[in-house]
Amino acid sequence: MDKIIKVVIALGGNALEDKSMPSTAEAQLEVVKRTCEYLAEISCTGYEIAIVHGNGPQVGRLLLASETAKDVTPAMPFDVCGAMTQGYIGYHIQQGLKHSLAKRNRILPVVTIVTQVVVNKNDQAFNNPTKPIGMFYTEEEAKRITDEKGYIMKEDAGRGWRRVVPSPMPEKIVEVDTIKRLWDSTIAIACGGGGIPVVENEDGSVEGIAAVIDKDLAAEKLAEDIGADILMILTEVEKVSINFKKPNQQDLSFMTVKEAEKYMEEGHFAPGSMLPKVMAAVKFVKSHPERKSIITSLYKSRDALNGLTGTVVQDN
Ligand SMILES: Nc1ncnc2c1ncn2[C@@H]1O[C@H](COP(=O)(O)OP(=O)(O)O)[C@@H](O)[C@H]1O
Ligand SMILES: NC(=O)OP(=O)(O)O
Repeated sequence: MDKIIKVVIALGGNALEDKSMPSTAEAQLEVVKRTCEYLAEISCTGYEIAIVHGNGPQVGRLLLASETAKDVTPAMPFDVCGAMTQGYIGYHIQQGLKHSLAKRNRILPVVTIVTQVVVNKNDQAFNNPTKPIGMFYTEEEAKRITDEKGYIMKEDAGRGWRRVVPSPMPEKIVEVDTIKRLWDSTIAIACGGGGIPVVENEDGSVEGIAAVIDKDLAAEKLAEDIGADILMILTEVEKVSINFKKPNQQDLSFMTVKEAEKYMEEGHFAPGSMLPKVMAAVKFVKSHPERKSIITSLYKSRDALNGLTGTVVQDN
């Protein structure tokens, strides 16, 4: 490859967890090690990468664990649980990726940056929670949890019921200069879980707020800030579909910005799952014909970079 291509990779839930395995730290490490084989392959093909991972299941479980244990030890606030997920997921990726790179004789530092992301405290999202976190429940269980704990529960893209929390838009990455400085020499794992949501005070200080930022939208912000060429969103499906799960489902290899906007308006993408991915993909390429967004699965990531599969979004 002649020109170095900068890629920000957003890792979805299946890159960190396998539904057939227990939700333990050990199982996560095993899955992350598999994921890192794909990431190392991309890095070894000459792409410069940064990694943004999700944390929806993990932060939901940590919050629940912390709240359940509150009679024994004080519950951890929301933002602290977000920071904890960045720490332990980043730690696993560091271990896995260093090893996968070393197997390929590529010696490159891999570091996790505990990243704060500024949101607007007046963001409408605080009045309309949409971000699913934690485990899946039946409708009956969800109703009981709402009665007992006061959580807001919603159905998640035909997969079951989950707690939903506010998910404000990412406005500014506090540690962005550090990420830029590291870029040429290091693989940075940044904005994990969308970043720890913080609001800015008048004196310039920041403080945590109860929310979970969408990691695909945070990855988009990072990709813009560092001047990436490609935003690659890795999830469970190889391609984005219209009429998803209907008899006339159509998998898409390419969407222009206009087409994607039309499909969003028509409601083809589920809020809290595919919709923020398409939103992020569109935002990154809109008015930038030289940029590319790709939505595909982890397993097809290399093929998608080679133009063989995935859904590409471009403004042309
Ligand atoms: N129109 C669509 N096309 C493809 N997948 C869709 C669509 N609408 C909803 N989905 C669902 O969204 C999922 C991706 O969202 P999610 O699992 O929340 O993301 P993540 O991989 O980041 O954890 C897909 O696996 C699929 O089940
Ligand atoms: N924070 C976030 O978007 O996490 P998931 O991708 O796991 O939902």
